[in-house]
Amino acid sequence: MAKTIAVNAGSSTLKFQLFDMPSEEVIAKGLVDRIGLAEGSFTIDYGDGQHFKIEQPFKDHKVAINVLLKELIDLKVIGSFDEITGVGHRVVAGGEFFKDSVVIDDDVLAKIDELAEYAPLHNPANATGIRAFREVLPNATAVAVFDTSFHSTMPEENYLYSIPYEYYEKFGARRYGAHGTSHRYVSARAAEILGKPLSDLKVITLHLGAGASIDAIKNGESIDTSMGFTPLAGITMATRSGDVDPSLVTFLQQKLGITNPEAMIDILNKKSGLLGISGTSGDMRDLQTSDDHRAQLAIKIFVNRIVKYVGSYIAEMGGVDALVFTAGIGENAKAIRAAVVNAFNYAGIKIDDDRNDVHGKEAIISTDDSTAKVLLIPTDEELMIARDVERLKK
Ligand SMILES: Nc1ncnc2c1ncn2[C@@H]1O[C@H](COP(=O)(O)OP(=O)(O)O)[C@@H](O)[C@H]1O
Ligand SMILES: CC(=O)OP(=O)(O)O
Ligand SMILES: [Mg+2]
Repeated sequence: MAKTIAVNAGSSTLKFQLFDMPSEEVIAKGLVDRIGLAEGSFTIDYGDGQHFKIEQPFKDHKVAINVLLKELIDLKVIGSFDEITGVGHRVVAGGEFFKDSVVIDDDVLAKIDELAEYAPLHNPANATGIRAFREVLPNATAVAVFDTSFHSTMPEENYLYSIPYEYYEKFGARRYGAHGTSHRYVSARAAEILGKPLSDLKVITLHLGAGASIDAIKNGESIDTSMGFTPLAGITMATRSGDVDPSLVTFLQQKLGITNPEAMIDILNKKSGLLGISGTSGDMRDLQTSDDHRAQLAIKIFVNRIVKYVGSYIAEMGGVDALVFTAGIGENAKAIRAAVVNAFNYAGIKIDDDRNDVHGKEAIISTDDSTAKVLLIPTDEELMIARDVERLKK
């Protein structure tokens, strides 16, 4: 049996799925959660409904990967590492170099390291994963699947910033977006569910996780997206600020006596967003169950930023046929979905409260007379990654 493992290193998580390919049967799937925090956990589902969980801190992605590799053998999910012939890695930033997935060699890995400035929370973790798997699976085909690839279709008027043009030419200073593998998967599934070719639809996909982004997809192509040069831009996220006036950054640096610009970016990446506003948590579950004013304010700001992006994409595409919610918040927080959709009641887009009472499974949640369909589609970045490994394997 040829097995392929898809590894998805997020900013604070490591998700993986082990597939039998090409049947796409899931042999095992799991998650290392809260990497870098005081309390972490590792869960894996495998075999005939077997479930394993340990709770311990995971200092970094390297520790997480070592535990994952050890448990695959200890739990007898696999007999030996030789059974795994393909490894697919999510890599967030591919810059202008990688417009498609690619088999990883030393040059590719060096480029992924070099692109760390384009995704400081992610590319280093992605490279750690690649190196750790290379050690134990030296003969497997390793493939990098880039978050940015799907957005390489954006027209230049959307990916360029209004700054001196030569900064784009010299330094690659432009919008790249992220979460492309997720936007690609859920938009394709939406078209299948609606029984129409994606090329005939105007779709807005809302990937609302700890990292969150919104994508406008027209004629089957990503034409605009909320993340920017790095995944710091766009809407409010768990700990990321999303869009701010760049002058505020230098102003605050002076006020706070910060001389190292990276320390300021760190505040915008790790201490801002829902966490920064609420002062208590970046996790939507904590905010929803709190009656503290600032927790509720954080939710209002989150919804407000989403509505602004969705509205601008409707205008940009000249309408919308489908809104698709996905990722941790999009799949599980019905009140957030309702608040976003209700902002578009004026345009005849309407949510059905009974249909919206659903968690983590595919559903059409709009009313029959809604002018656009609203869907919940759980994302499956790992499946897309495994498919790309299969496509690129010799
Ligand atoms: N039942 C739930 N209700 C509201 N929010 C949830 C729920 N479950 C998960 N979330 C949110 O989803 C986030 C994680 O989303 P996920 O897509 O897994 O994140 P990542 O960006 O790390 O890949 C958590 O930070 C939490 O805010
Ligand atoms: C790009 C990004 O923000 O990824 P994640 O949501 O996995 O942190
Ligand atoms: Mg994610």
